[in-house]
Amino acid sequence: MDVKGHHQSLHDQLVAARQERSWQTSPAAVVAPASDHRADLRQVPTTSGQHLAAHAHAHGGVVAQSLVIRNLSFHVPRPQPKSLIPAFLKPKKASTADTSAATNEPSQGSSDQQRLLEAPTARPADEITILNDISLTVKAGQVLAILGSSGSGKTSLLDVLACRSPKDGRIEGQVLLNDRPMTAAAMRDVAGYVVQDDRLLPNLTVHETLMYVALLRLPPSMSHEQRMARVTSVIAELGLRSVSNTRIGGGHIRGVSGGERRRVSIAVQLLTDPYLLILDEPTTGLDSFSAANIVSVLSQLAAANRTVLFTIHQPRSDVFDLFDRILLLSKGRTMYCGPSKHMVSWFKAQGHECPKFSNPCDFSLDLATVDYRTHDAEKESMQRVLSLSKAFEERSRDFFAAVDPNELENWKHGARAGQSGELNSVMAINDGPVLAVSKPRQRISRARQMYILYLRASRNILQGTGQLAGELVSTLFMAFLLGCIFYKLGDDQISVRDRFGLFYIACSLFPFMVILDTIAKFDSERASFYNERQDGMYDLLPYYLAKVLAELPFNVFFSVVYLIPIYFMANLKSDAASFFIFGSVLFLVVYCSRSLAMVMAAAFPVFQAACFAANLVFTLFILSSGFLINLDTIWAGVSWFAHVSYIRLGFEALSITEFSGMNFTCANVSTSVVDPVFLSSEVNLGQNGSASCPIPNGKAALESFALTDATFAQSVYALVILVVGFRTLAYGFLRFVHQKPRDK
Ligand SMILES: Nc1ncnc2c1ncn2[C@@H]1O[C@H](COP(=O)(O)OP(=O)(O)OP(=O)(O)O)[C@@H](O)[C@H]1O
Repeated sequence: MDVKGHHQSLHDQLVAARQERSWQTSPAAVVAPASDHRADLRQVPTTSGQHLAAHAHAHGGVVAQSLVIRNLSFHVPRPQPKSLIPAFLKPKKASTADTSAATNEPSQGSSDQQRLLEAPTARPADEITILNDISLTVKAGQVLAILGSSGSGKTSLLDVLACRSPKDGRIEGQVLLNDRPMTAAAMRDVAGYVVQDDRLLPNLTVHETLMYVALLRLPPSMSHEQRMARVTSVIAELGLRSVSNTRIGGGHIRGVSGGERRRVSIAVQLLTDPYLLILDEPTTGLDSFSAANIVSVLSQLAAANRTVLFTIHQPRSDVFDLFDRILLLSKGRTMYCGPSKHMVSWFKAQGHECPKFSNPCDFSLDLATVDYRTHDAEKESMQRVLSLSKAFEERSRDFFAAVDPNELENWKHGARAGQSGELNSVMAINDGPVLAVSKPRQRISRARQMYILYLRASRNILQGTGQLAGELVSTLFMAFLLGCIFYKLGDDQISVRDRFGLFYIACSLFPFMVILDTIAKFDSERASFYNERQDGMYDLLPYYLAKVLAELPFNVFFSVVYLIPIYFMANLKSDAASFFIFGSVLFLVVYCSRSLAMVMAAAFPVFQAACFAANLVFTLFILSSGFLINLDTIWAGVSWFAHVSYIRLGFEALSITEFSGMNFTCANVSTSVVDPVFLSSEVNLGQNGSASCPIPNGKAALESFALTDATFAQSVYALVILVVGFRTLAYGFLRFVHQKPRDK
């Protein structure tokens, strides 16, 4: 059978199965089907599997599972236009209660529109309403598709459901699971949220990605074999067997296809066997065949007694058949909410008949879209949207009573209940009692989290062969460049200056390069880090320590790669101790730079801002290194930077390591050796120095920079303290700065 044929037969089976399942729309309790895949999981207990069994037992083997949203509204602060005139200079306006409710109100509305837009209760003037009085019911085994044009509030609804809405937003209404108020913790335990963009580590294979998630998220009571069995079964469930050992890829890395990557994102959430699977635009960016395939997979997942909610843009008409229920949104308002099979007749009853051979989704989306192209079109389409939403509010009960008595029960249970007086209290979700909808998810210990995250981070780095090769080539290039420029330094007077120049540039060149590299790497991880933290997959401290530890061997390796060509080509001291000390100091300087970059990456979650801030600080460190400008003459405003300039500290420590115990011949005396820019203003020619031989030994060279052996220990201690300080600061920023990627 060809692929299309296979898809068609799968589709037919699913549609047939969906029709068989239509009994589940009844308000009666949903009984877990005998073929429920969770039966297999009884030997492989999962959080929800355990809960399901416990819940079923408590209810005489019957599992009632429903998600009900009642009169849900979501408001955010109205963005204030920035004004150049200070507030106290502006004339005071008379305070009037602004009762506008819609997010994108028409620029000029008729009085009728204004009346329709008015909220039932006056809202603060400085708020806009993103979701307006949404109610719905969806049960286990059902697929709810949330449709709507761009900006209609689909993602906002999912974010509110998943308790990921902006903190400054205000929520009204109720979300109930099994008739009990949901809380953020309960939602984390029972739901899986697949966000719009795939946030996976690109260098891991599909199997590895799922294996590490299984190790992190599945209960500690499960054995390793049980976890691996769960991974294998999820891979099979999502049809990922053939790409199990293929890298995820992304960016410049070739990996699995877009559709497969989406399925991996779904698989990640499926590992914990959630009751409720929430997906934001799982088909976006896919061709229509792959999109249909994903919806088929979701329909299959729902058939295994899960509740599946997802948003979707323009589904194909055959895909439409796979939806059990539809919520059609426009401007945050309900255009239609109910069984998909009644949507066309609902709109027909409102005077909008779907033309023959038209895709019902396209037709209904057209009805629900506000056309902003011209003023007249906007006015007309806004009027249509508002009257359809009002019609649904007022007439849907009678409509469902006539066409589907079962649906009327759903309607009573959730939809519009607040308005019919069947619901007495409207309660904010976040104020709801903390109620154990499921047993709290057992989490593995922090030490184990750290161990697993360390393994994962190491593997992700090791398998990024392209990035490693790139870093190796650029490091070697820089090292050989410096090695060639400072090739075979002698022991005459000129070589003193060359040595100082080498130590300064060695402390600046590679450390500058690693800043951008470190920020770029963390920026590419930020989305998956943010997402996994939102999922409660691990704590921050284990993640951070694991990242630092996993990167350390590579940081050491590249410092050695940088050191060796420079050291031997420049003909620095040949004893092993000097080589080791020189290498250690150079590593500390480079590591300080990486740590500074991590501070900036954590403090500024926008790549450009982090790079700018890091470059600015690095430039100040260079200027205050004591090499380019005399520290006694530098502007006092930035001179304090010299105390924390790791370039100065590294430059001093490297100079002391190399110059200690050295003697120089008196050949090649140059006035430039005592150039005041090069040496301190009070040039000290050393104990034995003279105009004809100003730097007879290393001690004299060091004295020209006011350096002594005691300075070495101080510099090294200061470098270590800076590393610890920067790393601690970076942790603090990761903890307290919202790491949400800008475009996600
Ligand atoms: N925090 C916020 N502050 C201000 N406006 C917001 C906020 N969140 C959402 N909105 C606005 O609410 C409306 C709905 O946004 P949402 O992202 O939910 O739409 P959507 O239906 O998912 O759109 P798309 O299909 O394009 O992703 C948009 O007009 C958006 O600009």
